[in-house]
Amino acid sequence: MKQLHLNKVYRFNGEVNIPGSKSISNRALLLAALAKGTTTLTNLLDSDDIRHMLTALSQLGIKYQLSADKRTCTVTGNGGPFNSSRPLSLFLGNAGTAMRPLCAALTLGTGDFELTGEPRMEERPIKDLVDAIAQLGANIQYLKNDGFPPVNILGSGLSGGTVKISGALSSQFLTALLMVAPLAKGDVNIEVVGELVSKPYIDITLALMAKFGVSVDNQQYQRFHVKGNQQYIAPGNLLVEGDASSASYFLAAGAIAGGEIKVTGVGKLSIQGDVKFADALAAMGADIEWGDDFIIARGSKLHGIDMDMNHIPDAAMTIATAALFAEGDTQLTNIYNWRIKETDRLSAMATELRKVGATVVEGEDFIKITPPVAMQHAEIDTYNDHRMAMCFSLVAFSDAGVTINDPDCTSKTFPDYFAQFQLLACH
Ligand SMILES: O=C(O)C1=C[C@@H](OP(=O)(O)O)[C@@H](O)[C@H](O)C1
Ligand SMILES: C=C(OP(=O)(O)O)C(=O)O
Repeated sequence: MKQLHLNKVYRFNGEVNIPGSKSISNRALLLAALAKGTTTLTNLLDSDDIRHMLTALSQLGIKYQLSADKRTCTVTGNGGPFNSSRPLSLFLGNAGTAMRPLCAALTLGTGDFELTGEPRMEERPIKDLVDAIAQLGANIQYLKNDGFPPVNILGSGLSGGTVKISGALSSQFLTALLMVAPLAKGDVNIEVVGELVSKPYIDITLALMAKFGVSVDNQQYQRFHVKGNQQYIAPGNLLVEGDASSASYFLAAGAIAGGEIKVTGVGKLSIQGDVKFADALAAMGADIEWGDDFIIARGSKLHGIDMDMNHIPDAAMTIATAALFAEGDTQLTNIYNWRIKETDRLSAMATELRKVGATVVEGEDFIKITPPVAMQHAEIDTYNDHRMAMCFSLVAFSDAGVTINDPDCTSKTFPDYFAQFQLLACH
Protein backbone atom coordinates (compact mmCIF):
# COMPACT_ATOMS: atom_id res chain seq x y z
CA MET A 1 0.00 0.00 0.00
CA LYS A 2 1.21 3.47 -0.85
CA GLN A 3 1.92 5.79 2.08
CA LEU A 4 2.53 9.52 2.20
CA HIS A 5 4.74 10.88 4.98
CA LEU A 6 4.06 14.51 5.82
CA ASN A 7 6.68 16.15 8.02
CA LYS A 8 5.76 19.00 10.29
CA VAL A 9 4.52 21.99 8.30
CA TYR A 10 5.85 25.24 9.82
CA ARG A 11 4.17 27.72 7.55
CA PHE A 12 1.23 27.47 5.16
CA ASN A 13 0.70 30.51 3.01
CA GLY A 14 -0.59 31.50 -0.37
CA GLU A 15 -3.45 31.13 -2.79
CA VAL A 16 -5.15 28.08 -4.21
CA ASN A 17 -7.73 27.90 -6.97
CA ILE A 18 -10.12 25.16 -5.92
CA PRO A 19 -11.12 22.54 -8.54
CA GLY A 20 -14.75 22.43 -9.67
CA SER A 21 -17.57 21.32 -7.40
CA LYS A 22 -18.44 17.63 -7.53
CA SER A 23 -22.08 18.34 -6.67
CA ILE A 24 -22.44 20.96 -9.40
CA SER A 25 -20.42 19.04 -12.02
CA ASN A 26 -22.52 15.89 -11.83
CA ARG A 27 -25.86 17.71 -11.66
CA ALA A 28 -24.90 19.96 -14.57
CA LEU A 29 -23.71 17.04 -16.72
CA LEU A 30 -26.95 15.12 -16.20
CA LEU A 31 -29.18 18.14 -16.82
CA ALA A 32 -27.14 19.11 -19.90
CA ALA A 33 -27.58 15.57 -21.23
CA LEU A 34 -31.35 15.68 -20.70
CA ALA A 35 -31.71 19.22 -22.05
CA LYS A 36 -32.54 20.56 -25.46
CA GLY A 37 -29.51 22.33 -26.95
CA THR A 38 -25.81 22.45 -26.27
CA THR A 39 -24.15 23.27 -22.95
CA THR A 40 -20.51 24.14 -22.44
CA LEU A 41 -19.41 23.48 -18.89
CA THR A 42 -16.22 25.19 -17.76
CA ASN A 43 -14.16 24.42 -14.66
CA LEU A 44 -15.71 20.94 -14.62
CA LEU A 45 -14.16 18.73 -11.95
CA ASP A 46 -11.83 16.02 -13.27
CA SER A 47 -12.14 13.20 -10.74
CA ASP A 48 -13.46 9.63 -10.36
CA ASP A 49 -17.04 10.65 -9.53
CA ILE A 50 -17.31 12.83 -12.62
CA ARG A 51 -15.63 10.23 -14.84
CA HIS A 52 -18.29 7.71 -13.81
CA MET A 53 -21.06 10.13 -14.79
CA LEU A 54 -19.37 10.93 -18.11
CA THR A 55 -18.84 7.26 -18.96
CA ALA A 56 -22.45 6.44 -18.12
CA LEU A 57 -23.74 9.30 -20.29
CA SER A 58 -21.56 8.14 -23.15
CA GLN A 59 -22.95 4.60 -22.86
CA LEU A 60 -26.42 6.16 -22.98
CA GLY A 61 -25.54 7.66 -26.36
CA ILE A 62 -24.89 11.23 -25.22
CA LYS A 63 -22.29 13.06 -27.30
CA TYR A 64 -19.86 15.41 -25.62
CA GLN A 65 -16.44 16.90 -26.26
CA LEU A 66 -14.03 16.99 -23.37
CA SER A 67 -10.98 19.29 -23.54
CA ALA A 68 -7.49 17.83 -23.10
CA ASP A 69 -7.40 18.94 -19.45
CA LYS A 70 -10.93 17.49 -18.98
CA ARG A 71 -12.14 20.73 -17.43
CA THR A 72 -14.25 21.99 -20.32
CA CYS A 73 -17.03 19.83 -21.66
CA THR A 74 -19.51 20.61 -24.42
CA VAL A 75 -22.56 18.39 -24.13
CA THR A 76 -25.07 17.92 -26.94
CA GLY A 77 -28.36 17.53 -25.11
CA ASN A 78 -30.72 14.67 -25.87
CA GLY A 79 -33.77 16.93 -25.67
CA GLY A 80 -35.48 14.55 -23.25
CA PRO A 81 -35.16 11.15 -21.55
CA PHE A 82 -32.58 8.50 -22.46
CA ASN A 83 -33.81 5.49 -24.44
CA SER A 84 -31.91 2.35 -25.26
CA SER A 85 -32.98 -0.54 -27.49
CA ARG A 86 -30.41 -2.89 -25.94
CA PRO A 87 -29.75 -3.67 -22.26
CA LEU A 88 -27.06 -1.48 -20.69
CA SER A 89 -24.98 -1.94 -17.55
CA LEU A 90 -23.54 1.24 -16.03
CA PHE A 91 -20.77 1.11 -13.40
CA LEU A 92 -20.88 4.16 -11.12
CA GLY A 93 -18.03 3.49 -8.68
CA ASN A 94 -18.90 5.01 -5.31
CA ALA A 95 -20.43 8.20 -6.69
CA GLY A 96 -23.66 8.97 -4.85
CA THR A 97 -24.21 11.96 -7.16
CA ALA A 98 -24.21 9.58 -10.13
CA MET A 99 -26.04 6.58 -8.64
CA ARG A 100 -29.03 8.34 -7.11
CA PRO A 101 -29.86 10.84 -9.91
CA LEU A 102 -29.25 8.30 -12.71
CA CYS A 103 -31.42 5.72 -10.96
CA ALA A 104 -34.28 8.21 -11.17
CA ALA A 105 -33.42 9.57 -14.64
CA LEU A 106 -33.37 6.14 -16.30
CA THR A 107 -37.00 5.50 -15.35
CA LEU A 108 -38.02 8.40 -17.62
CA GLY A 109 -37.25 6.81 -20.99
CA THR A 110 -37.46 3.26 -22.31
CA GLY A 111 -34.83 0.60 -21.79
CA ASP A 112 -33.40 -2.11 -19.56
CA PHE A 113 -30.66 -0.62 -17.38
CA GLU A 114 -28.44 -2.09 -14.67
CA LEU A 115 -26.66 0.25 -12.24
CA THR A 116 -23.68 -1.17 -10.36
CA GLY A 117 -20.87 0.20 -8.23
CA GLU A 118 -17.93 -0.52 -5.95
CA PRO A 119 -18.46 -2.87 -2.98
CA ARG A 120 -19.13 0.11 -0.67
CA MET A 121 -21.84 1.36 -3.03
CA GLU A 122 -23.65 -1.92 -2.38
CA GLU A 123 -23.87 -0.90 1.30
CA ARG A 124 -25.19 2.60 0.65
CA PRO A 125 -29.01 2.77 0.79
CA ILE A 126 -31.23 3.68 -2.14
CA LYS A 127 -34.59 2.34 -0.91
CA ASP A 128 -36.13 5.70 -0.01
CA LEU A 129 -35.58 6.86 -3.60
CA VAL A 130 -36.83 3.62 -5.16
CA ASP A 131 -39.96 3.68 -2.98
CA ALA A 132 -40.61 7.29 -3.98
CA ILE A 133 -40.31 6.90 -7.77
CA ALA A 134 -42.27 3.65 -7.64
CA GLN A 135 -45.23 5.86 -6.68
CA LEU A 136 -44.92 7.42 -10.17
CA GLY A 137 -44.85 4.00 -11.85
CA ALA A 138 -41.10 3.20 -11.88
CA ASN A 139 -40.12 -0.48 -12.14
CA ILE A 140 -36.87 -1.03 -10.19
CA GLN A 141 -35.59 -4.36 -8.85
CA TYR A 142 -32.73 -4.97 -6.41
CA LEU A 143 -30.17 -7.36 -7.87
CA LYS A 144 -28.44 -8.32 -4.60
CA ASN A 145 -29.70 -6.92 -1.29
CA ASP A 146 -33.09 -5.32 -0.80
CA GLY A 147 -32.77 -1.56 -0.57
CA PHE A 148 -29.24 -1.33 -2.00
CA PRO A 149 -27.50 -1.19 -5.40
CA PRO A 150 -27.02 -2.88 -7.79
CA VAL A 151 -30.44 -2.25 -9.28
CA ASN A 152 -32.20 -3.08 -12.49
CA ILE A 153 -34.45 -0.46 -14.03
CA LEU A 154 -37.08 -1.16 -16.67
CA GLY A 155 -37.75 2.33 -17.98
CA SER A 156 -41.14 3.18 -19.40
CA GLY A 157 -41.73 6.79 -18.29
CA LEU A 158 -43.07 8.34 -15.11
CA SER A 159 -46.61 9.54 -14.47
CA GLY A 160 -47.44 12.62 -12.46
CA GLY A 161 -48.97 12.45 -9.02
CA THR A 162 -48.27 12.89 -5.36
CA VAL A 163 -45.12 11.29 -3.98
CA LYS A 164 -44.05 10.85 -0.39
CA ILE A 165 -40.30 10.66 0.13
CA SER A 166 -38.12 10.26 3.18
CA GLY A 167 -35.15 12.59 3.41
CA ALA A 168 -33.94 11.20 6.74
CA LEU A 169 -30.87 9.38 5.41
CA SER A 170 -29.80 11.41 2.38
CA SER A 171 -30.87 14.53 0.52
CA GLN A 172 -29.68 12.90 -2.71
CA PHE A 173 -32.98 10.98 -2.94
CA LEU A 174 -35.00 14.18 -3.01
CA THR A 175 -32.47 15.75 -5.39
CA ALA A 176 -32.92 12.82 -7.78
CA LEU A 177 -36.71 13.02 -7.60
CA LEU A 178 -36.71 16.79 -8.13
CA MET A 179 -34.47 16.53 -11.20
CA VAL A 180 -36.73 13.99 -12.96
CA ALA A 181 -40.08 15.48 -11.92
CA PRO A 182 -40.30 18.07 -14.75
CA LEU A 183 -39.96 15.25 -17.29
CA ALA A 184 -42.81 13.19 -15.80
CA LYS A 185 -46.04 13.06 -17.82
CA GLY A 186 -48.02 15.09 -15.28
CA ASP A 187 -47.43 17.48 -12.40
CA VAL A 188 -45.56 16.04 -9.42
CA ASN A 189 -46.34 16.99 -5.83
CA ILE A 190 -43.59 15.93 -3.46
CA GLU A 191 -44.15 15.56 0.26
CA VAL A 192 -41.09 15.12 2.43
CA VAL A 193 -41.86 12.75 5.28
CA GLY A 194 -40.00 13.43 8.53
CA GLU A 195 -36.70 15.25 8.79
CA LEU A 196 -34.73 16.28 5.68
CA VAL A 197 -30.97 15.98 6.16
CA SER A 198 -28.24 17.90 4.32
CA LYS A 199 -30.82 20.51 3.27
CA PRO A 200 -28.46 22.97 1.51
CA TYR A 201 -27.79 20.38 -1.21
CA ILE A 202 -31.43 20.83 -2.27
CA ASP A 203 -30.61 24.49 -2.92
CA ILE A 204 -27.82 23.40 -5.29
CA THR A 205 -30.32 21.16 -7.10
CA LEU A 206 -32.94 23.90 -7.42
CA ALA A 207 -30.33 26.44 -8.54
CA LEU A 208 -29.06 24.11 -11.28
CA MET A 209 -32.60 23.24 -12.44
CA ALA A 210 -33.29 26.98 -12.67
CA LYS A 211 -30.21 27.43 -14.88
CA PHE A 212 -31.76 24.84 -17.20
CA GLY A 213 -35.05 26.76 -17.28
CA VAL A 214 -37.15 24.90 -14.72
CA SER A 215 -38.53 26.49 -11.59
CA VAL A 216 -39.91 24.59 -8.63
CA ASP A 217 -42.41 25.73 -6.03
CA ASN A 218 -40.57 25.00 -2.77
CA GLN A 219 -42.81 25.15 0.30
CA GLN A 220 -40.32 25.27 3.16
CA TYR A 221 -38.57 22.05 2.03
CA GLN A 222 -41.65 20.10 3.17
CA ARG A 223 -43.59 20.14 -0.09
CA PHE A 224 -42.48 20.81 -3.64
CA HIS A 225 -44.71 21.33 -6.65
CA VAL A 226 -43.16 20.63 -10.05
CA LYS A 227 -45.03 21.11 -13.31
CA GLY A 228 -44.82 17.98 -15.47
CA ASN A 229 -44.23 17.51 -19.18
CA GLN A 230 -41.52 20.15 -19.37
CA GLN A 231 -38.15 20.23 -21.10
CA TYR A 232 -34.81 21.35 -19.75
CA ILE A 233 -33.29 24.06 -21.94
CA ALA A 234 -29.50 24.23 -22.29
CA PRO A 235 -28.14 27.47 -20.80
CA GLY A 236 -25.31 27.75 -23.36
CA ASN A 237 -22.41 28.26 -21.00
CA LEU A 238 -22.18 27.24 -17.38
CA LEU A 239 -19.24 27.90 -15.08
CA VAL A 240 -18.82 25.30 -12.35
CA GLU A 241 -17.88 26.92 -9.01
CA GLY A 242 -14.91 25.67 -7.05
CA ASP A 243 -15.80 22.87 -4.64
CA ALA A 244 -16.62 24.32 -1.22
CA SER A 245 -15.96 21.00 0.57
CA SER A 246 -12.50 20.81 -1.06
CA ALA A 247 -11.87 24.39 0.05
CA SER A 248 -12.40 23.40 3.68
CA TYR A 249 -9.00 21.67 4.04
CA PHE A 250 -7.06 24.75 2.90
CA LEU A 251 -9.14 27.15 4.99
CA ALA A 252 -8.63 25.01 8.08
CA ALA A 253 -4.90 24.80 7.31
CA GLY A 254 -4.72 28.60 7.05
CA ALA A 255 -6.50 28.97 10.38
CA ILE A 256 -4.27 26.43 12.14
CA ALA A 257 -0.91 27.38 10.68
CA GLY A 258 -0.96 31.04 11.51
CA GLY A 259 -0.34 32.30 7.97
CA GLU A 260 -2.87 33.41 5.39
CA ILE A 261 -4.62 31.21 2.83
CA LYS A 262 -6.81 32.52 0.06
CA VAL A 263 -9.04 30.04 -1.75
CA THR A 264 -10.46 31.25 -5.04
CA GLY A 265 -13.34 29.96 -7.12
CA VAL A 266 -15.78 29.87 -4.24
CA GLY A 267 -17.03 32.72 -2.02
CA LYS A 268 -20.05 34.51 -0.67
CA LEU A 269 -22.00 34.23 -3.97
CA SER A 270 -21.66 30.44 -3.94
CA ILE A 271 -24.72 28.19 -4.23
CA GLN A 272 -22.98 25.51 -2.12
CA GLY A 273 -23.99 25.08 1.49
CA ASP A 274 -20.48 23.96 2.42
CA VAL A 275 -19.23 27.56 2.25
CA LYS A 276 -20.80 27.74 5.73
CA PHE A 277 -17.75 25.76 6.82
CA ALA A 278 -15.99 29.12 6.99
CA ASP A 279 -18.58 30.28 9.56
CA ALA A 280 -17.90 27.18 11.67
CA LEU A 281 -14.17 27.92 11.48
CA ALA A 282 -14.88 31.55 12.45
CA ALA A 283 -16.90 30.26 15.44
CA MET A 284 -13.69 28.46 16.49
CA GLY A 285 -11.89 31.79 16.45
CA ALA A 286 -10.43 31.87 12.92
CA ASP A 287 -10.13 35.16 11.11
CA ILE A 288 -12.21 34.80 7.92
CA GLU A 289 -12.63 37.28 5.09
CA TRP A 290 -15.27 36.82 2.40
CA GLY A 291 -15.16 37.95 -1.22
CA ASP A 292 -17.69 37.21 -3.97
CA ASP A 293 -15.58 34.34 -5.24
CA PHE A 294 -12.85 33.93 -2.68
CA ILE A 295 -12.44 33.20 1.03
CA ILE A 296 -9.39 34.04 3.13
CA ALA A 297 -8.52 32.30 6.39
CA ARG A 298 -5.89 33.77 8.68
CA GLY A 299 -4.45 31.99 11.64
CA SER A 300 -5.51 32.71 15.17
CA LYS A 301 -5.99 30.88 18.41
CA LEU A 302 -8.72 28.30 17.96
CA HIS A 303 -11.15 27.06 20.60
CA GLY A 304 -13.56 24.15 20.61
CA ILE A 305 -17.21 24.45 19.53
CA ASP A 306 -20.44 22.54 20.03
CA MET A 307 -22.35 22.69 16.77
CA ASP A 308 -25.11 20.96 14.81
CA MET A 309 -23.40 19.96 11.55
CA ASN A 310 -26.35 18.51 9.64
CA HIS A 311 -26.17 21.33 7.07
CA ILE A 312 -22.49 20.68 6.19
CA PRO A 313 -21.90 16.93 6.66
CA ASP A 314 -18.86 16.74 4.35
CA ALA A 315 -16.96 19.81 5.52
CA ALA A 316 -17.78 18.93 9.14
CA MET A 317 -15.12 16.22 8.94
CA THR A 318 -12.55 18.99 8.53
CA ILE A 319 -13.76 20.58 11.78
CA ALA A 320 -13.18 17.22 13.50
CA THR A 321 -9.46 17.29 12.67
CA ALA A 322 -9.14 21.07 13.12
CA ALA A 323 -10.46 20.37 16.65
CA LEU A 324 -7.08 18.74 17.42
CA PHE A 325 -5.56 22.24 17.35
CA ALA A 326 -8.26 23.97 19.39
CA GLU A 327 -8.36 24.69 23.08
CA GLY A 328 -11.09 22.69 24.79
CA ASP A 329 -13.56 20.11 23.51
CA THR A 330 -15.36 20.12 20.20
CA GLN A 331 -18.70 18.38 19.76
CA LEU A 332 -20.25 17.84 16.33
CA THR A 333 -23.90 16.77 16.46
CA ASN A 334 -26.71 15.54 14.18
CA ILE A 335 -24.35 13.72 11.82
CA TYR A 336 -25.86 10.21 11.80
CA ASN A 337 -25.51 9.94 8.05
CA TRP A 338 -21.69 10.05 8.28
CA ARG A 339 -22.22 6.32 8.87
CA ILE A 340 -23.59 5.62 5.39
CA LYS A 341 -21.15 7.56 3.24
CA GLU A 342 -17.80 6.38 1.77
CA THR A 343 -17.21 4.49 5.00
CA ASP A 344 -18.76 4.63 8.47
CA ARG A 345 -17.19 8.03 9.03
CA LEU A 346 -18.17 8.31 12.69
CA SER A 347 -16.39 5.12 13.54
CA ALA A 348 -13.42 5.79 11.21
CA MET A 349 -12.99 9.32 12.52
CA ALA A 350 -13.08 8.19 16.16
CA THR A 351 -10.54 5.42 15.52
CA GLU A 352 -8.05 7.63 13.69
CA LEU A 353 -8.37 10.63 16.03
CA ARG A 354 -7.57 8.30 18.94
CA LYS A 355 -4.41 7.16 17.12
CA VAL A 356 -2.98 10.70 17.29
CA GLY A 357 -3.81 10.89 21.00
CA ALA A 358 -7.24 12.55 21.14
CA THR A 359 -9.90 11.42 23.60
CA VAL A 360 -13.05 10.72 21.61
CA VAL A 361 -16.65 9.92 22.46
CA GLU A 362 -18.41 8.34 19.48
CA GLY A 363 -22.18 8.60 19.74
CA GLU A 364 -24.77 7.21 17.37
CA ASP A 365 -25.08 10.62 15.69
CA PHE A 366 -22.38 12.78 17.27
CA ILE A 367 -18.68 12.90 18.02
CA LYS A 368 -16.91 14.66 20.88
CA ILE A 369 -13.21 15.33 20.60
CA THR A 370 -10.83 16.31 23.38
CA PRO A 371 -7.48 17.26 21.86
CA PRO A 372 -4.32 15.63 23.23
CA VAL A 373 -1.70 17.65 25.10
CA ALA A 374 0.84 16.57 22.47
CA MET A 375 -0.02 14.77 19.26
CA GLN A 376 1.56 11.42 18.46
CA HIS A 377 2.79 10.33 15.08
CA ALA A 378 0.35 7.87 13.50
CA GLU A 379 -0.24 5.98 10.28
CA ILE A 380 -3.75 7.10 9.38
CA ASP A 381 -5.98 4.57 7.69
CA THR A 382 -8.24 6.21 5.13
CA TYR A 383 -10.90 3.51 4.47
CA ASN A 384 -11.06 4.35 0.74
CA ASP A 385 -12.57 7.66 1.85
CA HIS A 386 -11.12 10.74 0.15
CA ARG A 387 -12.20 12.98 3.02
CA MET A 388 -10.45 10.87 5.66
CA ALA A 389 -7.21 11.33 3.70
CA MET A 390 -7.68 15.05 3.15
CA CYS A 391 -8.82 16.08 6.61
CA PHE A 392 -6.03 14.11 8.33
CA SER A 393 -3.45 16.05 6.29
CA LEU A 394 -4.04 18.77 8.91
CA VAL A 395 -2.20 16.65 11.48
CA ALA A 396 0.96 17.68 9.58
CA PHE A 397 0.73 20.97 11.49
CA SER A 398 1.60 19.14 14.72
CA ASP A 399 5.22 18.46 15.76
CA ALA A 400 4.57 14.76 15.16
CA GLY A 401 3.80 15.02 11.44
CA VAL A 402 1.61 12.32 9.98
CA THR A 403 1.57 9.35 7.61
CA ILE A 404 -1.44 8.95 5.34
CA ASN A 405 -2.17 5.43 4.10
CA ASP A 406 -3.48 5.12 0.53
CA PRO A 407 -3.39 8.88 -0.20
CA ASP A 408 -4.56 8.27 -3.78
CA CYS A 409 -8.11 7.69 -2.55
CA THR A 410 -8.54 11.48 -2.92
CA SER A 411 -9.12 10.73 -6.62
CA LYS A 412 -12.86 10.53 -5.87
CA THR A 413 -13.12 14.32 -5.75
CA PHE A 414 -9.61 15.87 -5.68
CA PRO A 415 -6.92 13.81 -7.46
CA ASP A 416 -4.03 16.27 -6.91
CA TYR A 417 -4.98 17.32 -3.38
CA PHE A 418 -1.63 16.41 -1.82
CA ALA A 419 0.36 18.09 -4.61
CA GLN A 420 -1.62 21.29 -4.00
CA PHE A 421 -1.15 20.96 -0.24
CA GLN A 422 2.62 20.56 -0.59
CA LEU A 423 2.85 23.63 -2.85
CA LEU A 424 1.64 25.83 0.03
CA ALA A 425 3.50 24.07 2.84
CA CYS A 426 6.91 25.00 4.26
CA HIS A 427 8.43 22.04 6.11
O1 LIG B 1 -26.25 16.14 -3.35
C1 LIG B 1 -25.02 16.17 -3.23
O2 LIG B 1 -24.28 16.63 -4.12
C2 LIG B 1 -24.42 15.66 -1.98
C3 LIG B 1 -25.20 15.53 -0.85
C4 LIG B 1 -24.65 15.09 0.45
O3 LIG B 1 -25.09 13.78 0.70
P1 LIG B 1 -26.33 13.41 1.67
O4 LIG B 1 -27.52 14.16 1.23
O5 LIG B 1 -26.44 11.94 1.48
O6 LIG B 1 -25.90 13.81 3.06
C5 LIG B 1 -23.12 15.13 0.48
O7 LIG B 1 -22.64 14.41 1.58
C6 LIG B 1 -22.54 14.55 -0.79
O8 LIG B 1 -21.13 14.58 -0.78
C7 LIG B 1 -22.98 15.34 -1.99
C1 LIG C 1 -20.61 11.66 0.71
C2 LIG C 1 -19.84 11.96 -0.33
O1 LIG C 1 -20.00 11.49 -1.59
P1 LIG C 1 -21.25 10.96 -2.42
O2 LIG C 1 -21.53 12.01 -3.46
O3 LIG C 1 -20.78 9.67 -3.04
O4 LIG C 1 -22.42 10.77 -1.49
C3 LIG C 1 -18.67 12.85 -0.15
O5 LIG C 1 -18.11 13.29 -1.18
O6 LIG C 1 -18.27 13.14 0.98
